[in-house]
Amino acid sequence: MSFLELKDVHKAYQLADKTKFPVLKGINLSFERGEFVSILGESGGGKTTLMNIIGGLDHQYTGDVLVNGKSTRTMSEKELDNYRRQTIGFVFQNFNLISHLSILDNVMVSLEMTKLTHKEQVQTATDLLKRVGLGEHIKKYPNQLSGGQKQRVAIARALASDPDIIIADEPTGALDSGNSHEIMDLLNGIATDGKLVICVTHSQEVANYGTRIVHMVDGLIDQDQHLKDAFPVKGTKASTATHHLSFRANFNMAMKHMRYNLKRNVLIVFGGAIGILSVLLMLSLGRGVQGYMNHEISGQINPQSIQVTQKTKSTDPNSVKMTQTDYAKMTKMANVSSVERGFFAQGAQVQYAGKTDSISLFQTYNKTILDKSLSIGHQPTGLNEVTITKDLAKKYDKADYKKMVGKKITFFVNTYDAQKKPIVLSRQVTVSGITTGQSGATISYNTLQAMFKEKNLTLKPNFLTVNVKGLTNVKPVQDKIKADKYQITGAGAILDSVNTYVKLAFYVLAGIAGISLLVSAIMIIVVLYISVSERTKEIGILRALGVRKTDIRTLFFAESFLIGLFSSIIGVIVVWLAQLGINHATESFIHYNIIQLTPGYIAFGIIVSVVISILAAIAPAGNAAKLDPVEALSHD
Ligand SMILES: Nc1ncnc2c1ncn2[C@@H]1O[C@H](COP(=O)(O)OP(=O)(O)OP(=O)(O)O)[C@@H](O)[C@H]1O
Repeated sequence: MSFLELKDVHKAYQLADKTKFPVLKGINLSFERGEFVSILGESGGGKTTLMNIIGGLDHQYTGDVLVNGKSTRTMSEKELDNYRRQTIGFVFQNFNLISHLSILDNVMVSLEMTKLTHKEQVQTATDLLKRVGLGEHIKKYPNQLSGGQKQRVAIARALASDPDIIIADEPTGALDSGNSHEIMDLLNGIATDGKLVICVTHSQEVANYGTRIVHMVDGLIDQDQHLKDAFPVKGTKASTATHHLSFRANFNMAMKHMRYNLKRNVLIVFGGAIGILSVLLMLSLGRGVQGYMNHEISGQINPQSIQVTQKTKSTDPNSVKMTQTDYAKMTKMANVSSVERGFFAQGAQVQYAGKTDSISLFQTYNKTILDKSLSIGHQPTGLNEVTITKDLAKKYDKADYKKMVGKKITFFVNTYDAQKKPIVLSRQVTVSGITTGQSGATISYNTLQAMFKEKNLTLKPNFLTVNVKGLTNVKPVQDKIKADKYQITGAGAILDSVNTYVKLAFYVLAGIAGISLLVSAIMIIVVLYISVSERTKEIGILRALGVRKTDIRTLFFAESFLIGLFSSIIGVIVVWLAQLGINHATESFIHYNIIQLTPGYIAFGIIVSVVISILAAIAPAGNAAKLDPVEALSHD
């Protein structure tokens, strides 16, 4: 049993018109380790096709290739990957080095799939590069080397996983004669070590280096000439154990590729960042504006007091009544500390020093009204007390409106008597305080009650103020009240609708920002597709080195993940800087931080960006993995 046997290998390429183009027409050959076999033949004779079959890159053929008695025909894709990694080392005419990796890293790609430790891998790669005379160049990139040097790197890479077979497809085809001799000497040295070296050439001079020349013509072997004995095999070599390219190695390679194309990738990352930063900015601004509105509104009212009234379509406050039953219901509600009766109406008049003025709206004092709303004085809690607005006070005392505090004014309320006839109630009241608001007057409930009583009328409250124990209970109590078919009025109700409108507005804006996120995702898809087509050859090289389809997919996913991650980091930094600048400005005129970037938003931004990038990579990465290694290698 020979080490490598080819049994009746036939290969025909299928052309576009479905006709078959036969290339190999029945190859039968046997090779042993220690042989340096030159495959000589005219151009187009099928030499490369045969090497691709031996190397496990092409399995669309008939016949069989046996290595150590084991058929490669029946090998699964995984076994073929392993075969290329472990048994085969390729050296190509045009070197096929990966341009964005240093020459050390080019050799390391193969070594990263061995079970050596990272330190041992670096040491082995360095030793191999020294062996081919490139010890001083390990940090260089392929474009910084001469042709002969590049081919020596390719030889070092082919030797990295210590394979049994080295396939060199016209290794000197792109070299001058001086370099050709050096390369052939190196290959000869490899055969001397007991490996099987198969070297394709159409130069008789190059072929003469071998221990044997196999001549091919028109898809058949027409001559098999033994020049000298095969080199002795040094012991029975146990192949270096290999594994697939690790996730870490894939990641490192993606990082190196990004670094190599730094300018382009920085632009891509910035493009991606625009999408994520607009979403983050909208969310943070939304939160800030909502917070500001709530802050402003809550500044005017007591958040722990809720104004409740009956649900009605009527605009006339007199048509609404809150009964004793309503009062009892509210009082019994959980977490309610007290319930106050209240009355509000449109239209009242005040008279001072002979001057009468209309008030558009008045209400009885309750705990929803904060002391903050007072410019001077105190709330109308006592009998015969009223607060009026600053504007009204200024009408009565132009020089110093504050002097109106303590002054007696006449307060008129329009209502109906028992026979539904309009009636005016009036009373002398004292101005207890002046409010900063634009309209309205506030009078104590018992004063209004007394005014009604004077005319033998009963004051029926048209709203109740429910005071809640603790801020956290406000929302549940509000919900319970709403569920009981009452409605919440006053500033508390405004707060709810403001929040709804603000949320709505920001959902719309976040939606628009989402579109820019979509544009970023499309950009990433396009960039990755371009990257796949640009890197077709690299994919072919990696596949020839035994890198699995899955690893190729992972490589593109890793790159996309990095784009997503870096984009989101830049997005977060930009929003954070914008937050600093904008908040500094808004702090000085509205005393509020209008941009509120929270850790939750940051996490959301990073996750969304990474997930979108990974989703964007699905199709391009799949395409890359699907590439046929032989076609990818012949890609220009
Ligand atoms: N993918 C393909 N589809 C169709 N025909 C192909 C394909 N690849 C190669 N061929 C044809 O198969 C024949 C053998 O090609 P191959 O590359 O194996 O020849 P070769 O002996 O290595 O030639 P050279 O010395 O010029 O490299 C050629 O006629 C070529 O046109």
